[in-house]
Amino acid sequence: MVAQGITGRTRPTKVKKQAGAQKRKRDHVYVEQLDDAVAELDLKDGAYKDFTDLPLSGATKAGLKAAHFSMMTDIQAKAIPIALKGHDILGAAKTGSGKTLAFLIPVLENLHRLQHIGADAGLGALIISPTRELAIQIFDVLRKIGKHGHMFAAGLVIGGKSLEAEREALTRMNILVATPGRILQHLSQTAAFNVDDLKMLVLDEADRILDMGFQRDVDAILDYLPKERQTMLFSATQSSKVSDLARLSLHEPEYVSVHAEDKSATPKTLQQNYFVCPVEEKLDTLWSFIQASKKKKILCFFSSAKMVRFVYESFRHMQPGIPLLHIHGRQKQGARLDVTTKFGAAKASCLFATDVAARGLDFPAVDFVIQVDCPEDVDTYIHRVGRTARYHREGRGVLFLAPSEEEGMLRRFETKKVPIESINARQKKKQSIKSQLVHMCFKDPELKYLAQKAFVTYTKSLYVQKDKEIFNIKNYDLEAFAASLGLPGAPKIRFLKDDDDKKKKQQSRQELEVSESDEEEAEGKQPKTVRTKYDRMFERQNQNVLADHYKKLVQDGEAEGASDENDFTGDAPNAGKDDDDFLAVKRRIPAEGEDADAQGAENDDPTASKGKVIHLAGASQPLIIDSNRREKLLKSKKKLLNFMDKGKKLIYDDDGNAHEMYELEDEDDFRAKGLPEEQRQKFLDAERDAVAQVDVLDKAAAKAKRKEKARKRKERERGEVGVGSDEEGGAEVADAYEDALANFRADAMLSDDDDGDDDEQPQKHGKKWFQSDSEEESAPSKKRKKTKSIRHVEEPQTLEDMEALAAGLLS
Ligand SMILES: Nc1ncnc2c1ncn2[C@@H]1O[C@H](COP(=O)(O)OP(=O)(O)OP(=O)(O)O)[C@@H](O)[C@H]1O
Repeated sequence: MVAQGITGRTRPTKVKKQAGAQKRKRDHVYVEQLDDAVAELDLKDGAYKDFTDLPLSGATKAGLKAAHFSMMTDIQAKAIPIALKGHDILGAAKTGSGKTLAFLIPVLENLHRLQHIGADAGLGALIISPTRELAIQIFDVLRKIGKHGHMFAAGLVIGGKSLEAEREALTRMNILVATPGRILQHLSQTAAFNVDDLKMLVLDEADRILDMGFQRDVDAILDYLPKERQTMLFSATQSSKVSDLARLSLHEPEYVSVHAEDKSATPKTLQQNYFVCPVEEKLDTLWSFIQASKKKKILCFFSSAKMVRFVYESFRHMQPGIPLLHIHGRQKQGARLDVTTKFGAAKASCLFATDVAARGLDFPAVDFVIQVDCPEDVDTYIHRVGRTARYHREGRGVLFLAPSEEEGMLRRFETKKVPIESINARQKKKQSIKSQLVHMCFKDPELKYLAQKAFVTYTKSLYVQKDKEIFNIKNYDLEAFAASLGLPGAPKIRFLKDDDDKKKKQQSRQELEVSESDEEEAEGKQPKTVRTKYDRMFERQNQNVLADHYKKLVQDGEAEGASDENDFTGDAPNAGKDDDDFLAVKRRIPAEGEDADAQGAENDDPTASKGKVIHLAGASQPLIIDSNRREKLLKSKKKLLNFMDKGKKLIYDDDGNAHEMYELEDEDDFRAKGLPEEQRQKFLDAERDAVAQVDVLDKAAAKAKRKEKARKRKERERGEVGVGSDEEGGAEVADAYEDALANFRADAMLSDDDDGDDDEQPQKHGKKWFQSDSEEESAPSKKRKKTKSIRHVEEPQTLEDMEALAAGLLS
């Protein structure tokens, strides 16, 4: 947790005490005056324009002045006076319109007027943000405007550090900025963390926090908080449902929606375009776009972390001439923070991101937001595109739409007042990177694996989209998409296969029903579906089972009144006649306590039956079918394997006789050889000697090879060796290979005392094009040193590095 006293001045103790008492008196008078002024606030629209027009504490005014905030934005002018008066607020305003200050100023001021200060006061305000990055940003703004005279202790609780370390500081905090998961963890586990006196709760990006993903956390958090409090919700897209508001116990909330009457839901300074692009052409288009915008600051959104990583790794390898960065939720916190800082400070850079960067983040001067994968809905689109054109600045958004997504998305944009126009790409400038990607995937299995993952996650993201009118997986050419990632074919996708299987099953069931009912009308008509031998077999058996079962029910019912037991365990005499099948019904289940084998003779006795017993080829035990569920089991080959014997590994002696791999020695023979511990020791000594002998030989061989090689090198140097024939060359290669092997072996066995020369060490690891994120973060510096020679593996560390790298690549 980052904790901070917002101010801290030191004076000698005695003077300090007196000054403190005087100050408290002054503050008291001052706070009363502020209270009066707040009570007098005019809530009419446009009553106040400047921060100095509001009854704010000197500390807040000083903070705003130092940060160069003077004129209020619309949402600030409207929301701050209402919030100062203590009302609950539902605030909605366009992206980049200054919502952060709209809730931070009331937080500081209201707690100040309540004199909710110091460790004893406990937590006064809790600000919840959906992402860590946004929480950090809010905390930064709070610090910026709060450090000029306020005495609050403020902290940031976003995880990534030990709970223990946060615990103690947490209990002294007056204001906390937190992510839902982490604060809930403290609420439930940190006993001394007292929130009983909480005065204010703020949910930034409220629509996200209240949606399904955070629902459980937020509900649990609310359970800990006092009901009597001021609650404020802010978002760029107001979509909170009534039920959400009930959960939050809002008290007569004021709806502050400053841009509701505007023609557009997005900033006026934002130019928005879409580009119709089949999925298989997306990467070509993106690459071409980046090539034409090397001096710009670009933020590209994708639907999954795997897509982000694949595009980042592959584009990086192709050296685009602009520093590339990537961010997604699977990175460690440190890496994410590093990326946001670098991108924030960069003049020209391209950041590939998932929606983790879609909300609230305030990167200065982003030129382009490219939405490469279509957002799930218009709200997500608005949040993403809102990373540019912030606070009256200009910016451009480009959305890639697959042809099948165009119509539906445009309709939704119209409803939500998003002005967006179509554009075309300049075909002349378009470059194809397909063959490069194919080549790279071929050369590097890791990249290929990433491409496969990217393909699967993208496909899955389409498949799970809620808006099926826009996203129908059948409308995408997945084979072509896979090829565009450099893959030789579309990877098999389990969920699609499962879906097909389900459909097939449903279809077969329906057809079965149809064929059953049709039978009476048109006998002999065969169903048209493609069926396997096993499908046919099981259906036939099932029909028999059902038919016989039914027959027996009727017989039993007629004969003795069908008992429950017979209903579910009875079997028919002819049920096991189908001997051609590999699953053949041989006997009925034995009665309790009876030997199954002994029942064989009673095979045909219907009254002895309790179920159906089948013998599987390869299984030592008979399988008892006494329920429908078990019967279904038989349809799964995988599950059937559970009933099969595992098999034994056999070895053959010189006479061709099979033996089990491990056979137990005769016990008497074993005992005759001595005590077990002595035998074990003897065995270990013998093995150790054998290894030592081989070791000596290996070392000698390695040394001889090295000598031989050194001799050849010297000969070459002296020019005594002429141009070798192919054969000689081949021999040298073989030598080198042997040499490497010898060294490798010696390496493995000798470890520390290896005296081989380093420059002849074989390279154990193949050339790596990239490292995974975890590797990047956890690799010790020693490792880094080793890979230093592979220039393109290294991440630029600072903006200067990135610019230098970009310049290098450009030249
Ligand atoms: N009164 C102001 N004067 C000048 N700049 C301001 C003012 N208020 C906010 N800003 C600046 O505007 C930018 C956007 O502000 P902020 O991040 O609060 O927007 P937001 O409405 O929360 O956006 P989003 O919906 O994307 O989260 C910031 O860079 C901030 O410093």
